[in-house]
Amino acid sequence: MSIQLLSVTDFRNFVSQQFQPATGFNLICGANGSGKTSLLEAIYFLAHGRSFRTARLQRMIRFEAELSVVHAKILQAEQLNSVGMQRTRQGELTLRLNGDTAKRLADIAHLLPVQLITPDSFRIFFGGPKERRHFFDMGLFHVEPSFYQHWQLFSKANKQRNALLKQGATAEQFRYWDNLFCQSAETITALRQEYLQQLNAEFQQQVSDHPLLSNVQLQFYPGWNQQLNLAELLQQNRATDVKMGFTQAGPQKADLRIKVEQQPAEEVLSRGQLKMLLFALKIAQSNVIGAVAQKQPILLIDDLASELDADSMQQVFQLLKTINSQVFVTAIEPEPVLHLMPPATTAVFHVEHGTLTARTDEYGRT
Ligand SMILES: Nc1ncnc2c1ncn2[C@@H]1O[C@H](COP(=O)(O)OP(=O)(O)OP(=O)(O)O)[C@@H](O)[C@H]1O
Repeated sequence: MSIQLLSVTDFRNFVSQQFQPATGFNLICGANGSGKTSLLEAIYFLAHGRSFRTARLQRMIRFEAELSVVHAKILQAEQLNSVGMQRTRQGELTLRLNGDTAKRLADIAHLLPVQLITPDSFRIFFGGPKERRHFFDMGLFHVEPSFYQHWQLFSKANKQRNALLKQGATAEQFRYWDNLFCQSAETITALRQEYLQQLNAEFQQQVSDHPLLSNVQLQFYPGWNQQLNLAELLQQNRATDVKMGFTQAGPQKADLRIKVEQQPAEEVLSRGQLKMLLFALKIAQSNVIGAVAQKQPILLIDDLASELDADSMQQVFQLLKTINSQVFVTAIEPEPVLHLMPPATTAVFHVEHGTLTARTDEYGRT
């Protein structure tokens, strides 16, 4: 899948910009503060209705403007879809899909899978289980359409149960929500376990030749000890759950543990090695989504060169060349990224003060 045409209006320092990316690699170059990250943010906003930089979406709206609009034409399986996202200063979000107003963010997110790699993506290693669950479940969201409904059902049960914990409810009052909690927990966990196998198989293939990363193990912790019956565990834990004000066991506590020789990867690998691992994980997930859901996610890579030496850069491009994704890469200078990019379907753009221009490089690529 690919973005054929992108238009960005009043988004960060972009006033009004329209451009046609290449279906393969797009290198976005420019000085600090020129608008490179903002361009990736605009694509991410279009796919998710939110930003990866701020929880306050009004920050994305250009200072002098009242609303931001991002619009794209997306080619998927020979079908051209028109997708739009608008956000006003008052907080109103409007989604457009093929000329109509769309209601659910999930409809657009399904249509436009996006995989993001920024310097903040290291949170997958150094952040808590929530960061890893977010990464993991994003893949599952795309490969298993029923996951989203099961997750919504589970979240409702979890929320209701937590409310009961705070009210000091009776065992009878817990019964209904505990049942729903356990039923959806089992379904979610079965889906996650199945997805882990798919992700792991693809990941191991990606890293099999890499001297260090071939030792990396992906382990899934479902959120409770599966030797124990979850319904019984909820009952046993109720008194401590009440004290803590939330449910301690269940899929809301699941984790994807990333280990090297049984130790957490972030305690063993260097920053450069972790970045390679990050690429391998994201590319493996993209490939699983591409193979199972028949839609290859778009890759947004901010500041690709940071923390990578020449060798690692080359290895990253070996990985990137194996995938069939449209890729947007930002860098301050075209080199050292440019000479590693595959010549076919490559475009180079220069950003200056929120204005994008296509440029021809020394290889004659535009
Ligand atoms: N709401 C806004 N309205 C107008 N300009 C903004 C807004 N928010 C941020 N900016 C400005 O937009 C510019 C682009 O920022 P961006 O983070 O995209 O730059 P960048 O090219 O990625 O820089 P770097 O290489 O330093 O990461 C910055 O100069 C920033 O100050």
